[in-house]
Amino acid sequence: MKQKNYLPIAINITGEKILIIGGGQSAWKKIQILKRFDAEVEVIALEICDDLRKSDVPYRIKPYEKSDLKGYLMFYSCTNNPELDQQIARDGKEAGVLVNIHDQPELCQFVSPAIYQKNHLRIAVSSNARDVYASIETRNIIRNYFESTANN
Ligand SMILES: C[C@@]1(CC(=O)O)C2=NC(=C\c3[nH]c(c(CCC(=O)O)c3CC(=O)O)Cc3[nH]c(c(CC(=O)O)c3CCC(=O)O)/C=C3\N/C(=C\2)[C@@H](CCC(=O)O)[C@]3(C)CC(=O)O)/[C@H]1CCC(=O)O
Ligand SMILES: NC(=O)c1ccc[n+]([C@@H]2O[C@H](COP(=O)([O-])OP(=O)(O)OC[C@H]3O[C@@H](n4cnc5c(N)ncnc54)[C@H](O)[C@@H]3O)[C@@H](O)[C@H]2O)c1
Repeated sequence: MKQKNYLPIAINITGEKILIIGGGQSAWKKIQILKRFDAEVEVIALEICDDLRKSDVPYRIKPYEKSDLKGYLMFYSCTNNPELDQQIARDGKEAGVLVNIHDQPELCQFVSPAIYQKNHLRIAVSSNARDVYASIETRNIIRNYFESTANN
């Protein structure tokens, strides 16, 4: 298959419904990032981690079904179950909902960059899903640059 090429774009998610499938630590980390951008995040999972239970994020305890995808702009699958993830990726494409499968770029329709945000400025670093550690390291260099006393 031809190598994937991800277009870096900025999507408004304020007030948009985003579904997270899975309620473990991977889901929790994604939710932290999405909440910074005012998305209406909802979760479905068989079990929920303590951080999520204590938060104000709405969740439903139930097994995933394809019909769960209806009405969402996009979703993140964080089930830690490769077979289920493959099914969910197929379902998402069929349903026309944008798919992100945790740590499995080969199944993703979109991937998330490492972000530095200062006021209206947003700097997003991506490696085309090839080297997430390089993205994080580059973002950290940028953050250090902006937040060093010399640049304030
Ligand atoms: C930037 C960030 C944004 C976000 O998640 O929103 C993000 N990953 C973050 C953190 C993180 N990811 C991983 C760890 C290690 C600990 C852990 O395993 O938990 C940590 C650190 C942590 O969790 O603290 C491991 C990892 N991640 C992926 C793979 C699979 C692979 O690379 O094949 C592996 C296993 C690699 C291996 O070791 O083999 C895949 C993806 N990760 C991406 C994004 C996309 C590519 C971005 C790009 O184009 O470069 C992509 C393709 C899919 C996606 O969009 O999710 C966020 C930083 C948040 C922040 O600091 O602000
Ligand atoms: N400490 C950290 O920052 C961190 C980050 C990521 C992962 N981890 C560790 O890595 C491991 C994996 O974490 P994880 O969050 O990726 O996975 P997890 O196994 O903890 O969570 C998977 C989630 O998917 C749900 N799920 C599974 N099948 C489902 C189905 N059919 N329908 C609906 N929901 C379903 C589960 O109920 C659960 O909520 C864990 O041990 C975790 O502690 C740690």
